[in-house]
Amino acid sequence: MTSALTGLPFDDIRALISRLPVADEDAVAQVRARDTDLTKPAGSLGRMEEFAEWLAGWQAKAPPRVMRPVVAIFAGNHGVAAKGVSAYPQSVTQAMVENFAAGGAAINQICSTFDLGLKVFDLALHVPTPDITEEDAFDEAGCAATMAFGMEAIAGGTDLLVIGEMGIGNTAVAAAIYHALYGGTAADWIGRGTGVDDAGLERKRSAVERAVARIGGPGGDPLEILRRLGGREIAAMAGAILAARFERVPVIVDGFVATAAAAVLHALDPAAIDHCLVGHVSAEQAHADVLRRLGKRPVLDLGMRLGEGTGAALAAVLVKAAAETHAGMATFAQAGVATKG
Ligand SMILES: O=C(O)c1ccc[n+]([C@@H]2O[C@H](COP(=O)([O-])O)[C@@H](O)[C@H]2O)c1
Ligand SMILES: Cc1cc2nc[nH]c2cc1C
Repeated sequence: MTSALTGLPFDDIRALISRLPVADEDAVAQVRARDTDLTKPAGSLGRMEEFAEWLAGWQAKAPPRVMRPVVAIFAGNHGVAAKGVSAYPQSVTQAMVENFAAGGAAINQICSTFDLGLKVFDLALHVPTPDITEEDAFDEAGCAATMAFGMEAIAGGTDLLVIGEMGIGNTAVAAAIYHALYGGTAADWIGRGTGVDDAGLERKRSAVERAVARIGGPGGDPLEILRRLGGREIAAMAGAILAARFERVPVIVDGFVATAAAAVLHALDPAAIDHCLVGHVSAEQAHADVLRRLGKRPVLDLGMRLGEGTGAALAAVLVKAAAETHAGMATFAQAGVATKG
Protein backbone atom coordinates (compact mmCIF):
# COMPACT_ATOMS: atom_id res chain seq x y z
CA MET A 1 0.00 0.00 0.00
CA THR A 2 1.53 3.36 -0.98
CA SER A 3 0.43 6.81 0.02
CA ALA A 4 -0.20 7.52 -3.69
CA LEU A 5 -2.99 4.92 -3.56
CA THR A 6 -4.37 5.75 -0.17
CA GLY A 7 -3.95 9.52 0.20
CA LEU A 8 -2.71 10.37 3.67
CA PRO A 9 -3.48 7.25 5.71
CA PHE A 10 -3.31 8.83 9.17
CA ASP A 11 -5.70 11.51 7.99
CA ASP A 12 -8.13 8.71 7.05
CA ILE A 13 -7.82 7.28 10.56
CA ARG A 14 -8.28 10.70 12.15
CA ALA A 15 -11.37 11.17 9.95
CA LEU A 16 -12.80 7.87 11.26
CA ILE A 17 -12.15 8.96 14.84
CA SER A 18 -13.93 12.26 14.21
CA ARG A 19 -17.19 10.44 13.41
CA LEU A 20 -17.42 7.65 15.98
CA PRO A 21 -20.90 6.20 16.48
CA VAL A 22 -22.23 6.73 20.00
CA ALA A 23 -24.02 4.29 22.31
CA ASP A 24 -27.73 3.69 21.68
CA GLU A 25 -29.29 5.30 24.75
CA ASP A 26 -32.75 3.87 23.93
CA ALA A 27 -31.40 0.33 24.14
CA VAL A 28 -29.68 1.18 27.44
CA ALA A 29 -32.93 2.64 28.81
CA GLN A 30 -34.85 -0.49 27.76
CA VAL A 31 -32.37 -2.72 29.60
CA ARG A 32 -32.57 -0.51 32.70
CA ALA A 33 -36.37 -0.61 32.64
CA ARG A 34 -36.55 -4.39 32.18
CA ASP A 35 -33.92 -4.87 34.87
CA THR A 36 -36.21 -3.31 37.48
CA ASP A 37 -38.92 -5.93 36.59
CA LEU A 38 -36.68 -9.00 36.89
CA THR A 39 -37.04 -11.38 39.84
CA LYS A 40 -34.17 -10.10 42.01
CA PRO A 41 -33.64 -7.28 44.48
CA ALA A 42 -32.81 -4.04 42.63
CA GLY A 43 -29.10 -3.81 41.84
CA SER A 44 -28.37 -7.28 43.23
CA LEU A 45 -26.50 -8.47 40.14
CA GLY A 46 -23.94 -5.69 40.62
CA ARG A 47 -21.61 -5.22 37.68
CA MET A 48 -23.46 -7.91 35.70
CA GLU A 49 -26.25 -5.32 35.29
CA GLU A 50 -23.70 -2.78 34.06
CA PHE A 51 -22.40 -5.31 31.50
CA ALA A 52 -25.90 -5.89 30.10
CA GLU A 53 -26.44 -2.13 29.73
CA TRP A 54 -23.03 -1.67 28.13
CA LEU A 55 -23.67 -4.48 25.65
CA ALA A 56 -27.09 -3.10 24.73
CA GLY A 57 -25.74 0.40 24.17
CA TRP A 58 -22.96 -0.70 21.84
CA GLN A 59 -24.91 -3.45 20.06
CA ALA A 60 -27.86 -1.02 19.77
CA LYS A 61 -30.03 -3.93 20.80
CA ALA A 62 -32.33 -4.69 23.74
CA PRO A 63 -32.11 -7.26 25.11
CA PRO A 64 -28.46 -7.65 24.05
CA ARG A 65 -27.24 -11.12 23.04
CA VAL A 66 -23.84 -12.78 22.73
CA MET A 67 -24.31 -15.59 20.20
CA ARG A 68 -21.10 -15.32 18.15
CA PRO A 69 -18.23 -14.17 20.39
CA VAL A 70 -14.85 -14.13 18.65
CA VAL A 71 -11.36 -14.02 20.16
CA ALA A 72 -8.89 -12.39 17.74
CA ILE A 73 -5.20 -12.91 18.48
CA PHE A 74 -2.69 -10.77 16.60
CA ALA A 75 0.90 -12.05 16.49
CA GLY A 76 3.93 -9.90 15.72
CA ASN A 77 7.70 -9.96 16.07
CA HIS A 78 9.91 -7.13 17.27
CA GLY A 79 13.48 -6.17 16.42
CA VAL A 80 13.94 -4.89 19.96
CA ALA A 81 13.85 -8.53 21.13
CA ALA A 82 17.52 -8.62 20.03
CA LYS A 83 18.26 -6.31 22.97
CA GLY A 84 17.51 -9.17 25.39
CA VAL A 85 14.26 -7.72 26.77
CA SER A 86 12.36 -11.04 27.05
CA ALA A 87 12.93 -14.25 29.00
CA TYR A 88 12.18 -16.26 25.81
CA PRO A 89 13.62 -16.35 22.27
CA GLN A 90 11.78 -14.73 19.37
CA SER A 91 11.13 -18.15 17.78
CA VAL A 92 8.46 -18.69 20.46
CA THR A 93 6.08 -16.29 18.65
CA GLN A 94 5.91 -18.49 15.52
CA ALA A 95 5.90 -21.68 17.60
CA MET A 96 2.94 -20.40 19.65
CA VAL A 97 1.03 -19.47 16.48
CA GLU A 98 1.47 -23.11 15.44
CA ASN A 99 0.38 -24.19 18.92
CA PHE A 100 -2.80 -22.04 18.56
CA ALA A 101 -3.50 -23.81 15.24
CA ALA A 102 -2.93 -27.21 16.83
CA GLY A 103 -5.21 -26.41 19.78
CA GLY A 104 -2.51 -26.67 22.43
CA ALA A 105 -2.42 -23.18 23.97
CA ALA A 106 -4.23 -21.88 27.06
CA ILE A 107 -6.54 -19.77 24.89
CA ASN A 108 -7.65 -22.85 22.94
CA GLN A 109 -8.83 -24.53 26.14
CA ILE A 110 -10.74 -21.43 27.30
CA CYS A 111 -12.36 -21.06 23.87
CA SER A 112 -13.39 -24.70 23.68
CA THR A 113 -14.69 -24.71 27.27
CA PHE A 114 -16.99 -21.76 26.59
CA ASP A 115 -17.62 -22.06 22.85
CA LEU A 116 -15.78 -18.89 21.84
CA GLY A 117 -14.60 -18.56 18.22
CA LEU A 118 -10.86 -18.08 17.71
CA LYS A 119 -9.05 -16.30 14.88
CA VAL A 120 -5.28 -15.91 14.76
CA PHE A 121 -3.68 -13.22 12.60
CA ASP A 122 0.00 -13.72 11.80
CA LEU A 123 1.62 -10.36 10.99
CA ALA A 124 4.72 -11.16 8.90
CA LEU A 125 6.49 -12.93 11.75
CA HIS A 126 9.51 -13.72 9.55
CA VAL A 127 10.18 -9.95 9.20
CA PRO A 128 10.27 -8.38 12.67
CA THR A 129 9.70 -4.64 12.85
CA PRO A 130 12.98 -2.69 13.18
CA ASP A 131 14.64 -2.36 16.59
CA ILE A 132 12.88 0.70 18.00
CA THR A 133 15.92 1.76 20.01
CA GLU A 134 17.45 2.58 16.61
CA GLU A 135 14.68 3.01 14.01
CA ASP A 136 10.98 3.64 13.61
CA ALA A 137 8.78 0.54 13.61
CA PHE A 138 6.79 1.71 10.56
CA ASP A 139 6.41 4.36 7.93
CA GLU A 140 3.00 6.00 7.90
CA ALA A 141 1.57 3.86 5.07
CA GLY A 142 2.79 0.66 6.76
CA CYS A 143 1.28 1.60 10.10
CA ALA A 144 -2.07 2.57 8.56
CA ALA A 145 -2.09 -0.60 6.41
CA THR A 146 -1.48 -2.72 9.52
CA MET A 147 -4.34 -0.97 11.30
CA ALA A 148 -6.52 -1.70 8.25
CA PHE A 149 -5.48 -5.37 8.36
CA GLY A 150 -6.59 -5.49 11.99
CA MET A 151 -10.04 -4.37 10.91
CA GLU A 152 -10.45 -7.87 9.39
CA ALA A 153 -10.98 -9.20 12.92
CA ILE A 154 -14.71 -8.59 12.61
CA ALA A 155 -15.06 -9.94 9.05
CA GLY A 156 -17.55 -12.78 9.02
CA GLY A 157 -19.56 -11.25 11.83
CA THR A 158 -19.45 -11.29 15.60
CA ASP A 159 -21.44 -9.75 18.43
CA LEU A 160 -18.58 -9.57 20.98
CA LEU A 161 -14.92 -9.17 20.03
CA VAL A 162 -12.13 -10.23 22.38
CA ILE A 163 -8.76 -8.69 21.54
CA GLY A 164 -5.51 -10.51 22.35
CA GLU A 165 -1.94 -10.81 21.13
CA MET A 166 1.24 -12.88 20.99
CA GLY A 167 4.71 -11.42 20.42
CA ILE A 168 8.00 -12.00 22.19
CA GLY A 169 9.34 -8.62 23.36
CA ASN A 170 6.02 -6.83 23.11
CA THR A 171 5.76 -5.85 26.79
CA ALA A 172 8.82 -3.63 26.12
CA VAL A 173 7.02 -2.11 23.12
CA ALA A 174 3.85 -1.54 25.13
CA ALA A 175 5.91 0.02 27.96
CA ALA A 176 7.54 2.37 25.43
CA ILE A 177 4.10 3.42 24.17
CA TYR A 178 2.89 4.13 27.71
CA HIS A 179 6.08 6.04 28.55
CA ALA A 180 5.64 8.14 25.38
CA LEU A 181 1.93 8.73 26.04
CA TYR A 182 2.08 9.36 29.78
CA GLY A 183 5.62 10.55 30.60
CA GLY A 184 7.39 9.59 33.83
CA THR A 185 10.47 7.41 33.48
CA ALA A 186 10.98 4.14 31.59
CA ALA A 187 11.17 2.35 34.95
CA ASP A 188 7.57 3.39 35.70
CA TRP A 189 6.25 1.37 32.75
CA ILE A 190 8.35 -1.79 32.59
CA GLY A 191 7.72 -5.10 34.29
CA ARG A 192 8.99 -8.66 34.05
CA GLY A 193 6.80 -9.68 31.08
CA THR A 194 7.39 -13.39 30.46
CA GLY A 195 9.67 -13.40 33.54
CA VAL A 196 12.93 -11.58 32.81
CA ASP A 197 15.56 -11.64 35.54
CA ASP A 198 17.05 -8.50 37.08
CA ALA A 199 19.65 -8.10 34.32
CA GLY A 200 16.94 -8.51 31.67
CA LEU A 201 14.77 -5.98 33.43
CA GLU A 202 17.62 -3.45 33.33
CA ARG A 203 18.14 -4.15 29.58
CA LYS A 204 14.41 -3.60 29.10
CA ARG A 205 14.43 -0.33 31.05
CA SER A 206 17.35 0.91 28.99
CA ALA A 207 15.74 -0.15 25.67
CA VAL A 208 12.44 1.58 26.55
CA GLU A 209 14.29 4.71 27.66
CA ARG A 210 16.36 4.78 24.45
CA ALA A 211 13.36 4.16 22.18
CA VAL A 212 11.37 7.01 23.71
CA ALA A 213 14.40 9.35 23.82
CA ARG A 214 14.97 8.57 20.12
CA ILE A 215 11.53 9.94 19.24
CA GLY A 216 12.17 13.12 21.25
CA GLY A 217 10.82 12.03 24.63
CA PRO A 218 7.24 11.68 25.85
CA GLY A 219 4.46 13.67 24.20
CA GLY A 220 3.34 14.35 20.67
CA ASP A 221 0.80 12.81 18.35
CA PRO A 222 -0.48 9.37 19.50
CA LEU A 223 -0.53 7.95 15.94
CA GLU A 224 3.09 9.04 15.51
CA ILE A 225 3.93 7.32 18.82
CA LEU A 226 2.31 4.13 17.46
CA ARG A 227 4.11 4.48 14.12
CA ARG A 228 7.54 5.07 15.64
CA LEU A 229 7.36 2.53 18.48
CA GLY A 230 5.19 -0.21 16.95
CA GLY A 231 4.52 -3.01 16.89
CA ARG A 232 2.43 -4.70 14.22
CA GLU A 233 0.10 -6.52 16.62
CA ILE A 234 -0.51 -3.31 18.57
CA ALA A 235 -1.36 -1.34 15.39
CA ALA A 236 -3.62 -4.17 14.20
CA MET A 237 -5.42 -4.33 17.56
CA ALA A 238 -6.05 -0.55 17.36
CA GLY A 239 -7.58 -1.10 13.89
CA ALA A 240 -9.73 -3.96 15.18
CA ILE A 241 -11.03 -1.86 18.08
CA LEU A 242 -11.92 0.99 15.70
CA ALA A 243 -13.61 -1.26 13.14
CA ALA A 244 -15.71 -2.89 15.86
CA ARG A 245 -16.98 0.53 16.93
CA PHE A 246 -18.33 1.20 13.43
CA GLU A 247 -19.98 -2.24 13.17
CA ARG A 248 -21.60 -1.98 16.62
CA VAL A 249 -19.51 -4.78 18.09
CA PRO A 250 -18.60 -4.35 21.78
CA VAL A 251 -14.96 -5.17 22.55
CA ILE A 252 -13.17 -6.76 25.50
CA VAL A 253 -9.49 -5.87 25.59
CA ASP A 254 -6.97 -8.22 27.20
CA GLY A 255 -3.95 -7.29 29.35
CA PHE A 256 -0.94 -5.01 29.42
CA VAL A 257 -0.07 -5.29 25.72
CA ALA A 258 -3.57 -5.19 24.21
CA THR A 259 -4.39 -2.18 26.39
CA ALA A 260 -1.57 -0.25 24.65
CA ALA A 261 -3.65 -0.31 21.45
CA ALA A 262 -6.66 1.03 23.37
CA ALA A 263 -4.45 3.67 25.03
CA VAL A 264 -3.34 5.07 21.65
CA LEU A 265 -6.98 5.43 20.56
CA HIS A 266 -7.92 6.94 23.95
CA ALA A 267 -5.14 9.52 23.56
CA LEU A 268 -6.60 10.48 20.17
CA ASP A 269 -10.10 10.76 21.63
CA PRO A 270 -11.05 9.51 25.11
CA ALA A 271 -14.48 8.47 23.75
CA ALA A 272 -12.84 6.15 21.18
CA ILE A 273 -12.73 3.26 23.65
CA ASP A 274 -16.13 3.74 25.29
CA HIS A 275 -17.25 0.52 23.54
CA CYS A 276 -14.40 -1.39 25.24
CA LEU A 277 -14.22 -3.20 28.54
CA VAL A 278 -10.82 -4.26 29.87
CA GLY A 279 -11.12 -7.95 30.67
CA HIS A 280 -8.62 -8.14 33.50
CA VAL A 281 -5.83 -6.34 35.26
CA SER A 282 -2.57 -7.99 34.36
CA ALA A 283 0.11 -8.87 36.89
CA GLU A 284 2.44 -6.70 34.77
CA GLN A 285 3.04 -3.96 37.32
CA ALA A 286 2.10 -0.82 35.35
CA HIS A 287 -1.21 -2.14 34.01
CA ALA A 288 -3.29 -0.96 36.98
CA ASP A 289 -1.94 2.57 36.55
CA VAL A 290 -2.75 2.51 32.83
CA LEU A 291 -6.31 1.38 33.58
CA ARG A 292 -6.76 4.28 36.03
CA ARG A 293 -5.65 6.69 33.32
CA LEU A 294 -8.12 5.14 30.89
CA GLY A 295 -10.93 5.22 33.47
CA LYS A 296 -11.40 1.46 33.07
CA ARG A 297 -12.27 -0.87 35.91
CA PRO A 298 -11.14 -4.37 34.91
CA VAL A 299 -13.70 -7.18 34.91
CA LEU A 300 -11.32 -9.68 36.54
CA ASP A 301 -8.18 -9.68 38.70
CA LEU A 302 -6.73 -13.18 38.54
CA GLY A 303 -3.01 -12.43 38.72
CA MET A 304 -2.69 -13.47 35.05
CA ARG A 305 0.07 -12.26 32.69
CA LEU A 306 -0.17 -14.61 29.74
CA GLY A 307 -1.59 -12.55 26.89
CA GLU A 308 -3.25 -14.53 24.01
CA GLY A 309 -6.52 -12.83 24.96
CA THR A 310 -6.90 -15.23 27.89
CA GLY A 311 -8.01 -12.74 30.57
CA ALA A 312 -10.41 -11.02 28.20
CA ALA A 313 -11.85 -14.36 27.01
CA LEU A 314 -12.64 -15.29 30.62
CA ALA A 315 -14.30 -11.90 31.08
CA ALA A 316 -16.34 -12.50 27.90
CA VAL A 317 -17.89 -15.53 29.59
CA LEU A 318 -19.22 -13.29 32.38
CA VAL A 319 -20.44 -10.72 29.86
CA LYS A 320 -22.30 -13.44 27.93
CA ALA A 321 -23.79 -14.66 31.21
CA ALA A 322 -24.89 -11.09 31.94
CA ALA A 323 -26.73 -10.95 28.59
CA GLU A 324 -28.34 -14.38 29.07
CA THR A 325 -29.37 -13.55 32.64
CA HIS A 326 -30.94 -10.29 31.55
CA ALA A 327 -32.74 -11.82 28.55
CA GLY A 328 -33.88 -15.04 30.19
CA MET A 329 -35.01 -14.11 33.71
CA ALA A 330 -38.71 -13.98 34.53
CA THR A 331 -40.28 -10.71 35.64
CA PHE A 332 -42.02 -10.41 39.03
CA ALA A 333 -45.37 -10.47 37.19
CA GLN A 334 -44.51 -13.57 35.12
CA ALA A 335 -43.27 -15.52 38.13
CA GLY A 336 -45.91 -14.27 40.56
CA VAL A 337 -43.24 -13.08 42.97
CA ALA A 338 -44.22 -10.19 45.25
CA THR A 339 -42.39 -6.90 44.61
CA LYS A 340 -40.77 -4.79 47.32
CA GLY A 341 -43.37 -3.70 49.86
O1 LIG B 1 -0.69 -8.64 28.21
C1 LIG B 1 -0.18 -8.97 29.30
O2 LIG B 1 -0.67 -8.65 30.38
C2 LIG B 1 1.11 -9.78 29.24
C3 LIG B 1 2.00 -9.72 30.30
C4 LIG B 1 3.17 -10.46 30.22
C5 LIG B 1 3.44 -11.23 29.08
N1 LIG B 1 2.55 -11.26 28.06
C6 LIG B 1 2.81 -12.08 26.86
O3 LIG B 1 4.18 -12.46 26.83
C7 LIG B 1 4.79 -12.00 25.65
C8 LIG B 1 5.55 -10.74 25.90
O4 LIG B 1 6.40 -10.83 27.01
P1 LIG B 1 7.93 -10.41 26.84
O5 LIG B 1 8.56 -10.71 28.15
O6 LIG B 1 8.47 -11.25 25.72
O7 LIG B 1 7.89 -8.95 26.49
C9 LIG B 1 3.67 -11.76 24.66
O8 LIG B 1 3.46 -12.91 23.90
C10 LIG B 1 2.48 -11.41 25.53
O9 LIG B 1 1.31 -11.98 25.02
C11 LIG B 1 1.40 -10.54 28.13
C1 LIG C 1 5.33 -20.08 25.99
C2 LIG C 1 4.72 -18.68 25.85
C3 LIG C 1 3.34 -18.58 25.55
C4 LIG C 1 2.79 -17.29 25.41
N1 LIG C 1 1.56 -16.85 25.15
C5 LIG C 1 1.54 -15.54 25.10
N2 LIG C 1 2.77 -15.12 25.34
C6 LIG C 1 3.58 -16.16 25.55
C7 LIG C 1 4.94 -16.26 25.83
C8 LIG C 1 5.51 -17.53 25.99
C9 LIG C 1 6.96 -17.64 26.30
